[in-house]
Amino acid sequence: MEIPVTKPAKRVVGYWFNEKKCQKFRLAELQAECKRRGIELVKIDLSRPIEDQGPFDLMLHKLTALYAQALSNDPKALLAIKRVEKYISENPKTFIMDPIPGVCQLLQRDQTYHLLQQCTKEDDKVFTPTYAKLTTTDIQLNKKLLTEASVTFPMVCKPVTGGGTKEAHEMDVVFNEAGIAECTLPCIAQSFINHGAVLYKLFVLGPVWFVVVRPSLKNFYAGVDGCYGINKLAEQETVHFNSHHVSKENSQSPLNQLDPGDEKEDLPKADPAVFNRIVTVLRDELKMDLLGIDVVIESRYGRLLMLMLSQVMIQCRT
Ligand SMILES: Nc1ncnc2c1ncn2[C@@H]1O[C@H](COP(=O)(O)OP(=O)(O)OP(=O)(O)O)[C@@H](O)[C@H]1O
Ligand SMILES: O=P(O)(O)O[C@H]1[C@H](OP(=O)(O)O)[C@@H](OP(=O)(O)O)[C@@H](O)[C@@H](O)[C@@H]1OP(=O)(O)O
Repeated sequence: MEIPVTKPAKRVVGYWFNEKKCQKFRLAELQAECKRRGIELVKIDLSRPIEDQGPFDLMLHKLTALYAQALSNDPKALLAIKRVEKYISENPKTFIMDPIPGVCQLLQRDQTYHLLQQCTKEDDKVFTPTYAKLTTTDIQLNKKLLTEASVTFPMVCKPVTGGGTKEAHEMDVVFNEAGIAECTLPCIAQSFINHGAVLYKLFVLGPVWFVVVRPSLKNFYAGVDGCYGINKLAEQETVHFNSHHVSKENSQSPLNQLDPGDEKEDLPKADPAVFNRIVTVLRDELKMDLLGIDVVIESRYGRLLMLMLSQVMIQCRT
């Protein structure tokens, strides 16, 4: 008697990410590869009920932009998110990649930095820069908040919403309290850490992670105006930048070129064991599998500092 061969059940993955990502991932090819492996990839249409499009074994998403729009009460985004959350609550067997609470937590920089501080407080090698949330241009109040949080000049002022829009990546290096007036408020002011313009990006994909080295902001010194010599701290002008113009793979900007005096500096080496510790702790804390972690090594002291953490979707092809 012939024993029937039972084919593994087909798996259905519902996905949603923005058009830019769809193009970057070359979806037609990805779809064909998934099909070969018995996986059907279905793009979720957020303009109609999701239960009519499933059921899904796994829901893969990058909804950061929609959550960011929902924070500004965009009705379309609010409705789309309601549909996603309804589907998730009614389908507890669907594996959600990644869980929404972690994604929302990473959308708010103050929550992200709080988490990073908690996760690093027992570690003598890993830190996160001190930060404070600023909401007004009141110089005295800001002075107080910055002192209480031990934030030092120069500092980087970043929008509170940490992703999902172009504006989320518009930032300022600020050298004095008056400079805060030029920032979009509310913002998170974070002490600037000189790191020789080298950024380590840890990309996490479940249990696997890898690191890429990226350009980053040059060193800044409070009270020193680049290579033009010393001037008064109060006169130093705020530097505006978009993080995607300085820290992408091919970013070329005067802001990521070290000044002559900093070029010869020997940068401390990165320790993979410490990177591994960072990845393990953060994955465990956030219960997330798709993470991007921005790390720098402080020029003078060799301390490792985590600057940012976000949901990142990367493409790995074998
Ligand atoms: N505290 C800091 N000290 C020194 N440089 C910093 C600091 N914070 C940010 N930077 C510089 O600004 C860039 C952008 O910062 P950050 O990673 O917070 O931005 P982001 O836009 O949220 O990042 P992503 O592109 O990963 O979403 C960094 O790559 C680094 O060059
Ligand atoms: O621009 P890319 O496709 O590479 O991806 C970027 C991604 O944009 P996308 O999710 O809209 O695609 C960004 O998301 P938001 O924070 O704005 O939500 C952020 O995660 C960046 O760190 C990613 O850049 P990377 O660090 O990987 O270079």
